[in-house]
Amino acid sequence: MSEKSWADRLLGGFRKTSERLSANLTEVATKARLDDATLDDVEDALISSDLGPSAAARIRERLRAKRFGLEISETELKEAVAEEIAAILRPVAIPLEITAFPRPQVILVIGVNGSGKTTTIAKLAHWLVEDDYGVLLAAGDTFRAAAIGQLATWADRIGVPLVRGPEGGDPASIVFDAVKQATDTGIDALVVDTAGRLQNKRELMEELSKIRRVLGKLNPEAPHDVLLVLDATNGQNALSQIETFKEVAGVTGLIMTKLDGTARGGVLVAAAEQYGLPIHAIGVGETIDDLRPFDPDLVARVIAGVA
Ligand SMILES: Nc1nc2c(ncn2[C@@H]2O[C@H](COP(=O)(O)OP(=O)(O)OP(=O)(O)O)[C@@H](O)[C@H]2O)c(=O)[nH]1
Repeated sequence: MSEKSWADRLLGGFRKTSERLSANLTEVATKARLDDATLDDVEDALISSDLGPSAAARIRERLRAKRFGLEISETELKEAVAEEIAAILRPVAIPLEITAFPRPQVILVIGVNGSGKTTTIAKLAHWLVEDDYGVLLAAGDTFRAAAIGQLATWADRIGVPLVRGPEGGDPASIVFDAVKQATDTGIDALVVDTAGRLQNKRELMEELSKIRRVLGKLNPEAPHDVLLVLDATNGQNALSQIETFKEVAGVTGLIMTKLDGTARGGVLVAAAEQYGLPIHAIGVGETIDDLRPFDPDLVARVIAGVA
């Protein structure tokens, strides 16, 4: 896909988020000088656009340090906010790289049911295939037959093999078989779906620890990545999921999905500020092409309404 069409898609996807912050800042920008009252309003606008209190306070301080007492137009204010958002996003905009040696790179994908986990796995697999990597999928979410079926449909569509077991089967044994198959057939990336039963933390933790133990026996480096898929429409709840999954699963990176269906895309900035975890990709739609690494400067401008 050309950069242009991705940028367009991103703009379209973030439209609701962009409109929200932009409208909030437009309201604030009626006063010409950047004084403390205006800064308070900017901070409130950022908080009510889901950027979180910590990012909002940081952006306020940076604006104050650079522009206090100066005249500032609406566009200049939005440009300045975009620059500060970019400063928060840049350090975490880290693409997922396939570097494991020996192969395969084992990528565990975790997240609550409905977060877009299965679709994201398909999008990720498609993206890796496009980059000429050999990909194998493992249906480690054996809790629901539908999850296995859904992943199988995606695997067929993308043209990648899938290791699956019966509903209720042992995810660790599926992962074991998958690593062996990936090693024997020279696969670069093994992407593992897992069950997202956050309501039963202990069971989930046991299941993930067992998968880790089995993986560790085959390759002490595995899993190389533990990617948490988050649904941006959950707003601040997405942040508490990071907290819980960090504790349960040792998250190495995030993928934020459904940024197209929500005005709450500012939560991406809150997640970056609060957790500093790499954000490998963002999902802005339901089609297979709708997952890409993100350009922090472009995303910041889109969020602030100046792209
Ligand atoms: N608009 C939009 N929808 C998405 C995106 N990613 C996933 N979805 C949709 O979200 C719904 C849930 O996605 P799944 O991939 O089934 O989610 P899951 O987390 O695997 O959920 P379970 O299959 O219930 O475990 C589906 O209808 C997807 O098409 C996205 O980036 N944007």
